[in-house]
Amino acid sequence: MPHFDLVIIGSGSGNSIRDERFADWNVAVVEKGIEGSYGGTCLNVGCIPTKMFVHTADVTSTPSSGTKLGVDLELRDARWRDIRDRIFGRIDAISEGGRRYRAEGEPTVTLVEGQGRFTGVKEFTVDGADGRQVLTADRFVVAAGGRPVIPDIPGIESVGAHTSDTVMRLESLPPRMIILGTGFVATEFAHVFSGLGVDVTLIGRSGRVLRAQDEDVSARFTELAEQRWDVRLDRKELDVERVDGVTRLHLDGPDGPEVVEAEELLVAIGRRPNTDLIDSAAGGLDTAADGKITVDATQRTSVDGVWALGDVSSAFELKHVANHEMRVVQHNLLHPDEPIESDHRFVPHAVFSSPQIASVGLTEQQAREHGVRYVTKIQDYGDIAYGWAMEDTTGFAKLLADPATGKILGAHIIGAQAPTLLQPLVQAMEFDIDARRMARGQYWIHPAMPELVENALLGLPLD
Ligand SMILES: Cc1cc2nc3c(=O)[nH]c(=O)nc-3n(C[C@H](O)[C@H](O)[C@H](O)COP(=O)(O)OP(=O)(O)OC[C@H]3O[C@@H](n4cnc5c(N)ncnc54)[C@H](O)[C@@H]3O)c2cc1C
Ligand SMILES: NC(=O)c1ccc[n+]([C@@H]2O[C@H](COP(=O)([O-])OP(=O)(O)OC[C@H]3O[C@@H](n4cnc5c(N)ncnc54)[C@H](O)[C@@H]3O)[C@@H](O)[C@H]2O)c1
Repeated sequence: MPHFDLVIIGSGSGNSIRDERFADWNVAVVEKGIEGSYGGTCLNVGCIPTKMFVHTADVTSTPSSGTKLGVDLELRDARWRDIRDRIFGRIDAISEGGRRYRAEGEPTVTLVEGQGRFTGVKEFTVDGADGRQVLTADRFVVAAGGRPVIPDIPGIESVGAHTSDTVMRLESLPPRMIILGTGFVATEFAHVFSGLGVDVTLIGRSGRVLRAQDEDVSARFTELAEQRWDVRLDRKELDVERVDGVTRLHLDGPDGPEVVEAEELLVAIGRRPNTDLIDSAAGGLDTAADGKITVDATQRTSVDGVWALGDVSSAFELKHVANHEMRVVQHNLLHPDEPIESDHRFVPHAVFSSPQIASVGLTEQQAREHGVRYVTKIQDYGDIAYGWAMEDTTGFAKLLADPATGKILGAHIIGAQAPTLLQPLVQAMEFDIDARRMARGQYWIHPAMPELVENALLGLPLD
């Protein structure tokens, strides 16, 4: 193998680093494949397919939301194989096209397929179909992502448990599914599979679903989740077994030991960085207590000339953050004497379950813990005109602001179109527009859903 100008490990956000500005750089991209696919988590097993399934599940809820409006509809069938094959028919083609372009598209780019690991500082050894290849380079970008955590429950390796990597490709829908975890992945898949007719049991260790969200949002989501799914909280897993095609999970809970049963088990208890797979220690890369590669604000690691980005190093496991950090690394590779820093001040996220949740900035519990002075306003969808149209009784927007300046400190929305409604609040925070100016310095289309945000802003009890 020649010595490269740049080696990129990982084809998720790392795949976008090399653009026309790097035309005369000799670049290698290393990718092992996720379930055999090129292009990383978001494209193949993350954001994109999940949201295609979520939208489909949203459509299945039309009959139930129609009833209260006086419209009687009937859901006749959800054709799983057609749903699955439509989604992956699109995604697999994009993934394969991306792989082919990387392999053949540019003469100065080499695609190295196989799993690699550092075998020295700026030396990466890949074992793949072409045998063992040792890559050296002036610069490395580590964009190796993460993977689902498998819990240490006795019997787990013998029950055929699924993770988000595999569950979207099931051959058929099971009648019942146990979902272990109550975070992003668990609640999005609970919505998807229950929307398609599967009986879902959700298992959590704490007393709340989505407990990292603002406390009012998490409390409302938990209340609604309990109406829709069999939610078992404050549980501890004891062991798990597979008997006659049924997975039996033994739990200990507030009422003592119990067993839950289902044809499929989905494990969704968080992700771990792939630092062990790449042997970051052999590459001289420092890692933090959570196993992630340590980077400074310019995405530099502890080794000069080695950058890291995305899930392998970031506190945020979100695609828009991985992409932002990728653009910072791009700039810093091209302009090492004028480095820029990643901006992690106002990172929003959304949970695409039902109802949807979107959030940016401080939660109320964080504001309290940090001793920040704040006021809040909770604005119900039910008290705006579009909420009347939808007959919404559960959604709300919650804002936290500095009482003296009106500066928006946090925004949390639970309900229809929450991510879309949140975006202007992200913009206000990023560009330092205070609550008063945001509310009264512009027109708000009447009677559209963003009036939820307008009324929340106007209702803040500022000094
Ligand atoms: C089910 C699910 C849904 C999600 N939904 C959303 C969402 O709606 N919105 C959002 O913002 N985020 C979402 N995320 C998170 C998002 O997918 C990730 O934050 C993002 O994809 C991380 O990108 P990355 O480039 O850091 O890593 P990845 O995309 O994971 O890329 C890392 C690549 O490195 C490769 N690799 C790793 N180790 C090696 C090795 N040793 N040798 C060779 N190659 C290697 C991997 O195969 C992989 O292709 C979701 C995640 C999941 C799991
Ligand atoms: N819409 C989105 O942006 C989106 C969607 C999916 C995933 N993601 C990203 O992927 C990351 C991983 O998602 P996730 O849902 O796997 O993790 P998560 O951190 O959101 O939730 C995992 C949950 O599982 C719980 N848990 C841990 N061990 C457990 C055990 N043994 N039994 C029961 N519960 C246990 C944790 O306490 C936590 O509440 C997220 O943090 C998010 O950044 C984002």
